[in-house]
Amino acid sequence: MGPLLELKQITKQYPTSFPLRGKGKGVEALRDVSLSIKEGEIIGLVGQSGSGKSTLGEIILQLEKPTEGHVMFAGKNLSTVSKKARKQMRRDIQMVFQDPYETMHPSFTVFDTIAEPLRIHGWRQKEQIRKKVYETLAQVELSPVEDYINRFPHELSGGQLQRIAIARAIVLNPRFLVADEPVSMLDVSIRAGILHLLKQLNDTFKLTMLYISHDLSTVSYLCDRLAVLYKGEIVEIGPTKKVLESPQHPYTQALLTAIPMFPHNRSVIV
Ligand SMILES: Nc1ncnc2c1ncn2[C@@H]1O[C@H](COP(=O)(O)OP(=O)(O)OP(=O)(O)O)[C@@H](O)[C@H]1O
Repeated sequence: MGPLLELKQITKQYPTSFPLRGKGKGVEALRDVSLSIKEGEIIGLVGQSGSGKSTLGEIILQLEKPTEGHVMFAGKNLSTVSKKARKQMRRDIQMVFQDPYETMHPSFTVFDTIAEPLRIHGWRQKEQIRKKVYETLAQVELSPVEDYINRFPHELSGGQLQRIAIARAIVLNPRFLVADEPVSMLDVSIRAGILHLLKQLNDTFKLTMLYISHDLSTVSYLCDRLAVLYKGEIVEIGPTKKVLESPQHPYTQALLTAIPMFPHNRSVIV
């Protein structure tokens, strides 16, 4: 079986509003990035601020178009598929962001938030929607469900909100999840619970993930493989343990030494 998702020689340039002497070609956020992700795999993407991590996630989610190259999902080219197939892919590839509060509608209850994707994708029967929302809330381990279902975002903690965001992302049974710094805004004490949940979803549903982070300790807990992005290019990729224990590229080595607590304190963080 081929890979579930493949990035093929992706380059992304953003236009700049101030081209230097009229010759500027913009910001090159990604250059010639190729990456292949197997079904069921969790791949970590690390790199410093501005290295292109979010851009890569946005291209997978079809929020941004690559300037060159293309994305293959389940054997189909995202840029040339039919409208119908693209809609299916939007269902199959979901996302979780850093700040759950920002992505929630403030006047939506938990129920409305999780039911919204179902309604958008044509679910009409109230009882079916209710059943699916309750089932999904149980999957993200918010129980008893009745305690949460009618609450508004401002009545929930950061960790609870992130669980709701994950519930909203998995309610349509996607095959691929882009998680962009999903725990970095949360209190250290609740990060482990969210990471454990992501791992569990991966185990139970074979949910494939791209986990974007600058925090190597969470990556080492969660990811099977690790890709290191530096100035828009993947400079190193391999099994997480191998990359962390014997980094080959000078940038990966620098990244590791910049974290004084690693690896001794790993268990404290995750
Ligand atoms: N919409 C945009 N328009 C113009 N330039 C952009 C846009 N989005 C990102 N960039 C630029 O592209 C480069 C890569 O940004 P990106 O956000 O992908 O990096 P990142 O690794 O996710 O950073 P961070 O960790 O800070 O989120 C940066 O130089 C950034 O300024």
